[in-house]
Amino acid sequence: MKSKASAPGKVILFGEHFVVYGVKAILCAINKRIAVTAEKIDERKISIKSNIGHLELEPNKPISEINSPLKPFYYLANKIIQDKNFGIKIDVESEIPLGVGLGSSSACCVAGAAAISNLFENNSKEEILKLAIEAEKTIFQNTSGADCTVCTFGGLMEYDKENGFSKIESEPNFHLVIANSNVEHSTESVVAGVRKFKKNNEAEFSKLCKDESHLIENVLELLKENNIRELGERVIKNQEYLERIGISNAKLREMIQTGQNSSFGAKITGAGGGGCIFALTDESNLENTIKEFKEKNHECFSVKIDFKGLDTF
Ligand SMILES: Nc1ncnc2c1ncn2[C@@H]1O[C@H](COP(=O)(O)OP(=O)(O)OP(=O)(O)O)[C@@H](O)[C@H]1O
Ligand SMILES: C[C@@](O)(CCO)CC(=O)[O-]
Repeated sequence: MKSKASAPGKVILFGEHFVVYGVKAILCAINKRIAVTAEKIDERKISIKSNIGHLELEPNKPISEINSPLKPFYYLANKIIQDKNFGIKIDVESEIPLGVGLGSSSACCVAGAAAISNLFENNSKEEILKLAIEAEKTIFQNTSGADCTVCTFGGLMEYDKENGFSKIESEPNFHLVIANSNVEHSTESVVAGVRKFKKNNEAEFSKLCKDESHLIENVLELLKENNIRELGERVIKNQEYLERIGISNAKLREMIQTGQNSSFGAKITGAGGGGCIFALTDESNLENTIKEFKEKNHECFSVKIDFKGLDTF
């Protein structure tokens, strides 16, 4: 018996870093997916295969002893088959580059939680989300759950620390061209750098948080109106704030400049220091924006908002 599920990756559109200090952030799911197939097998083992490796282990091993990026899948399979007399084989197929801020880990956990648990009973999206967050905690103890939430429900979402998540019902019609710097970053150390900036520049940081909050309220209105041109101006403004707090570098600035030649605006998405930027476009400037990145030899691809979220087969 087999069960299959897929889940989208995500980008942070606005508000990264400031969200750590209570400002609202806006995220969206993207139409690049991870698909997971789970199958019951007679032998009592957990076998996981993906483009990043292979893991085969007996059930009931303590999760702390597993040193593999496939650990979240082992956690999920082990939880489901605990007292049962069979094993699980898992196959992962991914369209999402790993470790550059596009939510590959959450897409894995959401699709994995659905494919594995649906082998036995059909669970609600809320139940699958709970399981996915548990699995993601095997790699990031401190996850806010924002990424798994947007990967499960799709579309656009706002999040702030005090009020949690809420879906934004608009369906704006833009394309994002994502360019990958291929520079690895540690979210933890970039966030620590911002904390240091804040400590040394309290008044300026407080003003930037106020400006970012104001910008986000404005963005929420523009999303409702599908006003992509003006959204682009807010993208450029948000990037100026990110430059101020020191999470950019020469390579990212060069990519943003390239992205801005044809698009409505470009900015870092996620922690910065490396990872990805996006350029905001519509049908009129999509092809030219891609061409600009390619001419400068930057790896890039275009995405749209994914409104479906978790899909099961
Ligand atoms: N193709 C894949 N096969 C198996 N596991 C994967 C795959 N892609 C991602 N993962 C899981 O996700 C982890 C990468 O998560 P990481 O948070 O570093 O990157 P990300 O989720 O792409 O970025 P971010 O969390 O900043 O959006 C991997 O270590 C692995 O556990
Ligand atoms: C930089 C940050 O805002 C987003 C990282 O993708 C950190 C966080 O919110 O935990």
